[in-house]
Amino acid sequence: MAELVKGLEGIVASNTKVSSIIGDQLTYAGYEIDDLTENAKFEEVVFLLWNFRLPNAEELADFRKQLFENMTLHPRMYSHFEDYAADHVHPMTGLRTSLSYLAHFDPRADEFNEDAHMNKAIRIQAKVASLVAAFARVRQGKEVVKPKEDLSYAANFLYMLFGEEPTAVQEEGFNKALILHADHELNASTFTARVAVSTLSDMYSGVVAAAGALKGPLHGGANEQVMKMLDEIGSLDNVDSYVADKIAKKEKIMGFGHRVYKNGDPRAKYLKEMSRRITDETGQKELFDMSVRIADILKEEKGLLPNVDFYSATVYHSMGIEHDLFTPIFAVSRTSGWIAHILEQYSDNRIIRPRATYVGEVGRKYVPIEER
Ligand SMILES: CC(=O)SCCNC(=O)CCNC(=O)[C@H](O)C(C)(C)COP(=O)(O)OP(=O)(O)OC[C@H]1O[C@@H](n2cnc3c(N)ncnc32)[C@H](O)[C@@H]1OP(=O)(O)O
Ligand SMILES: O=C([O-])CC(=O)C(=O)O
Repeated sequence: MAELVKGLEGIVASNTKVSSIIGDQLTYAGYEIDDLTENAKFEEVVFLLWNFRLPNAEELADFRKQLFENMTLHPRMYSHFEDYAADHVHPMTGLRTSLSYLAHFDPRADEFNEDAHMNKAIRIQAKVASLVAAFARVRQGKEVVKPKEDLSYAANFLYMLFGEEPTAVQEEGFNKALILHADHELNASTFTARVAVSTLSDMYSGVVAAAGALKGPLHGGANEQVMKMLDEIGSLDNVDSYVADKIAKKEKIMGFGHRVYKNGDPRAKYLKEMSRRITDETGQKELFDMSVRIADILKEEKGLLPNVDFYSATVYHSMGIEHDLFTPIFAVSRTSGWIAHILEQYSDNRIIRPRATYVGEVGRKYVPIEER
């Protein structure tokens, strides 16, 4: 049997046409992330990831219409958020449950053909934004806000969350953040999605499994932890001693390091620039200065660079988004990538079932309970 590679580092477990990391360059279906981040709308990127080509104007209009028409949730979905709120459920835990609950109201949830897959894909992508925004409002005792047809996906999310249409600058920044988080080759949550549906389980199962994997602080959960760290540090003066202490204790600093990128995450530069701008505009420049100081120390002391989760934290914070919504927002975007990989897995499936090397005891004999 093959040798164990802990964490499957460097192991190729799938072919994909969805996205690639070659060197330190990230592409979605062959388009460089820089090109898409500068020019595209998130909806175009979702279409691209699912179809391996950009939509024309008519296709995009139709795709947006379908997304809009599917954004509203079943009334029972809205009402069950009250239970989450009463129980102080973390929104990522809530999202994992409500993504699963979505399937209860989809009459085609277990239908297995290309048309049904695309129908589910659009339903899930449309509704995931509403799930996060509605939960956030219900727990604050506010009315749920229904989407508007003339708004983009990014603008609609912010509108449903805040109850006010975003400014053009806010919409543009959030659209970029959604694009930057949309897909990332065989990251842990996407791999999880592919494993789940490789049993020919339905798309909801794949997305729920993926959301569970994203929640962890070594993956998507890191963005919330970054803000927690900045809160703990408190001011620029405290950064050096805080980081030195973490390094001395060999504790991880959230938002740094990456399994694949060793020369820096190509998404981080956009988020850093957004963070610089928005913290300045909102009078929170110290948060940006603290972030830069942390990054400088970690580069110098450990050779570690920020990943996508580091500067996104201060971007979302400065937009007035509650910290425990950062990872659910990551999930809203990454749902598009999970679905793209689920569709790809279905199209050329073989159950994913690796081996394990047994390292436990051998030759043991059953002992009756009264003799133990
Ligand atoms: C969207 C995303 O998922 S991006 C990643 C988000 N996660 C985080 O930001 C959490 C912090 N980072 C990490 O835990 C890791 O860097 C991961 C999970 C991203 C990658 O993990 P791996 O590829 O297994 O790297 P690993 O943890 O083995 O790190 C290699 C070395 O760098 C150190 N290291 C890696 N990341 C960090 C960090 N953030 N802080 C301090 N040290 C670190 C490790 O301690 C290890 O040191 P050692 O060789 O002396 O033991
Ligand atoms: O690829 C990874 O391991 C983690 C990551 O950056 C992502 O999922 O965006």
